[in-house]
Amino acid sequence: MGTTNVTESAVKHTLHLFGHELHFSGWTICFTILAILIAYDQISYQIQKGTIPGPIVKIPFMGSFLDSMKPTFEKYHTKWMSGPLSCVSVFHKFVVIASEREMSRKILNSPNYVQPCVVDAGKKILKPNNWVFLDGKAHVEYRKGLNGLFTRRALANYLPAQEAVYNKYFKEFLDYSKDDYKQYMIPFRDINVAVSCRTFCGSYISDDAITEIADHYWRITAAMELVNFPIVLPFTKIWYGIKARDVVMKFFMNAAAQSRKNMEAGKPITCMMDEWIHEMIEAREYKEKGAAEGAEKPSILIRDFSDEEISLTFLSFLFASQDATSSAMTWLFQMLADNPEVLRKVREEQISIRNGDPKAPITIDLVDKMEYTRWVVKECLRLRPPVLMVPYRVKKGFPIRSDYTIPKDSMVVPTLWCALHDPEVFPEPDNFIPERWGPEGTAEKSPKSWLVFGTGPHVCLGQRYAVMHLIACIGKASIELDWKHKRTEDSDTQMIFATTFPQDMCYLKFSPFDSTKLWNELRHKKHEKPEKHEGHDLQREQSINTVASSTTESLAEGLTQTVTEA
Ligand code: HEM
Repeated sequence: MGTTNVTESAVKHTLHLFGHELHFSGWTICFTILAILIAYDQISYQIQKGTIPGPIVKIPFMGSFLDSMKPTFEKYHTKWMSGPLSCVSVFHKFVVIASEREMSRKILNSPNYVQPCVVDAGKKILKPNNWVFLDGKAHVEYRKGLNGLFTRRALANYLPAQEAVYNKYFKEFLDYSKDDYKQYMIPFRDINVAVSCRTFCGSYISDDAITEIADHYWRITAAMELVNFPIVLPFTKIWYGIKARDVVMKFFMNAAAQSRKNMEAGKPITCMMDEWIHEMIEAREYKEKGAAEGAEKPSILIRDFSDEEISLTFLSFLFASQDATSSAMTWLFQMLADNPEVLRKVREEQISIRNGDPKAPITIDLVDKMEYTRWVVKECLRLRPPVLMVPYRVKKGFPIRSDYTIPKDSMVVPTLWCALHDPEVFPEPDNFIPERWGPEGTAEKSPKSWLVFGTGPHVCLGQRYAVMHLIACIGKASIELDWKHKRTEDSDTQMIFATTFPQDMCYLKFSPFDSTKLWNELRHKKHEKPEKHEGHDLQREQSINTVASSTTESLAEGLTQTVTEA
């Protein structure tokens, strides 16, 4: 039906159609194909978009790619406020963003329709056989085997190693800013690498190895971009990320081998690796000896895991914890410096539960007593949730609302921030009010809004440990260190770097703190107070907006006992 004529100047194509001869140049054909592709791209976007808010038209092919290159909190916020469900399209990827609490919860609790979406670089760096990429039953089964690492008994075993890290890094904090204010975002990242490595590997890893991991780790975060070049070329971000992974894996494999030896020899449990390998040995012995010989049934009958599997799992833990915990710690130190009356209350609690001894070792029972400090940590996580959104992939058409089905293969992104700033649950949601977590507050009455760690089958595995670590660390810091914050116009701007950090990277200046004076003041205050008014006046004064002395009251009661005993 078509013929091609070669002329001196251009290639001409002739189409015979219903007796007519139509002539086209190569350009006309190219433009027509392009126009068809643009129309297809646009129409498919409009069909996927349906009735939900999003750009009225898609920029041909690349969509909102440029916006996604430089994400800012303000841009995200505008998007969330545009509706409970909204959308964008980046290249061929259609993305639905859920902002409302119930929408987010529905997505996170619908494993039949969605699975966590890992950026391309994630699989390359964490390795495709990492457990975090398992889905459905296989994921649930594997995860069950890991639960034992985060029980109260297990967490108690990790505290001494954690405290040793706090001691070392607090000294470094003092030294680092002895002359002037310094940005502490990076030192906070370093202390968290060290705490993770010591918690995971105990003394099976050297200080030098930890420094090497900390030096390399940021390359892993930097490589986790939404879009990367598909082939791993030397000196690209993914290439560096993979190199960093190899460094971490080398140390973890070595630690797993040492831990296995110690546990086989019946030595005490000192870290997560020990805990896991000990459980495996117990399970194996139970299987071999059987219940017949009266062997004690292990809590979980898990299979044997190789040193590589164990190391890959800890790599996934390091990956999941590093940015989120560092973000939380940075905001926590900043917020306490900005709210000295809250810091004072934390100090009062900390010195009182230690009976005036700032060097009393941190135990799990002591952490349980840190009630006010727990409120502070929870409030900080609520106000500045490290993870704003969690991307998921839609496995099949997902009828999320009666009037809208998210198309298969789209990305759906439940937002955690909005639920945590719901004014009905958290009055004055943009203010830092630790008391809202206490008996007088409303926060604990709505557990469904607590989405800091997600929900559903992929809810954060390390949440108990993360909260315990933050409480223990800030509690200890409060009675050993004093710190001031230099506020800049960027201090409250949330910079997006995997999680969020203050845009100015948090200028602090540390100095030693002597808790003796505070302890004496508390004792003195207690003696001065007439017994019969105890509690009532303070309770009356207490309001949700003021960080008044509710804790001082209960602490003072604790003190009565101590003083009487003395
Ligand atoms: C403040 C610190 C942390 C925050 C805010 C945080 C937050 C989160 C969130 C939002 C998720 C996704 C949940 C979902 O999809 O519903 C997650 C998953 C996960 N987190 Fe955390 N996390 C923190 C610390 C940690 C730590 C310290 C560890 C380990 C030691 C850890 C291990 C994990 C793992 C393994 C997953 C994936 C679980 C799965 O897919 O089954 N996280 N975390």
